[in-house]
Amino acid sequence: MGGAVMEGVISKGLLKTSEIGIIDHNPSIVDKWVEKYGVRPMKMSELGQAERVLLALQPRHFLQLSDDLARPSVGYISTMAGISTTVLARRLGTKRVVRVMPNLGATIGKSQSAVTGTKEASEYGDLAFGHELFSSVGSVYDIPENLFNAFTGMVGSGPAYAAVFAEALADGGVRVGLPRSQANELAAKLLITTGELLLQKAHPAILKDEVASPGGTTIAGLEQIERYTFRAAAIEAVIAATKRGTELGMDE
Ligand SMILES: NC(=O)C1=CN([C@@H]2O[C@H](COP(=O)(O)OP(=O)(O)OC[C@H]3O[C@@H](n4cnc5c(N)ncnc54)[C@H](O)[C@@H]3O)[C@@H](O)[C@H]2O)C=CC1
Ligand SMILES: O=C(O)[C@@H]1CCC=N1
Repeated sequence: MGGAVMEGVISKGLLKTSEIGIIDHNPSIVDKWVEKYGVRPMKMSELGQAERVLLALQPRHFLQLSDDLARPSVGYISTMAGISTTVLARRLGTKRVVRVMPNLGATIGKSQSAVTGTKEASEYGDLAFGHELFSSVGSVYDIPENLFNAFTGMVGSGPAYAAVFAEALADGGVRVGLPRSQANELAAKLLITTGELLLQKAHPAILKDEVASPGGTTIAGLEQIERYTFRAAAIEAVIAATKRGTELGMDE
């Protein structure tokens, strides 16, 4: 996620490559970005030189490492699932904290990202900068913090649910005789087309009704979708992921 945001920022000209430093404990990741963009590899001891730090490590690693990351003069922007601004501020020793929840769309400039921050983050320009950072990789939504885990459970994790649906559709296609390579491509393309159509409709049910001819093929398929409780599975997936976000953010 950190690499995706860096690429967005560079491609949109928000920062010069000379203004960006990176830290990753995996040297091959550092080498990759240094080679590709000429950004500066940094040490943890140099963190205090930064004006702002994007934290894109796993929540459990953050909870182990936060003492090493804390610098009172720095503004922090976190993409970590579950970690609230309260926990960020306490662990990092500053109230200049912004919480963001992007999704994998960031890697192609099409993320839907939730953003929130503290009063201090707003005063110091960190919140505005967070907006700019994530606008460089897609759309930004101001979401109150009490809905962040919900946003994460639906939108942050959502591409994985859609991918499972695409895979299942393709499996269905193969089951009725389509070649695998075509079935996979068709599943992806029909999700894109359906997404574009859905943005023009007031409600998804309108699109569903337009496709389903009386006594036709679609209603026969939809009957099975209802029989196998597809909707309940999708709802329960979002609930479970939201709950998991809360668990990831538990700090003592
Ligand atoms: N993958 C996704 O679709 C999304 C991820 N996120 C959040 O973004 C964060 C990053 O996610 P990913 O990029 O998928 O994870 P990732 O595991 O690919 O990247 C984390 C990076 O942190 C580095 N790292 C781990 N321990 C470190 C340490 N001690 N010092 C320095 N670097 C260290 C790893 O080498 C790795 O490059 C997570 O907190 C996740 O909750 C948020 C939204 C979507
Ligand atoms: O699975 C995760 O925990 C992260 C957060 C949202 C998407 N990936």
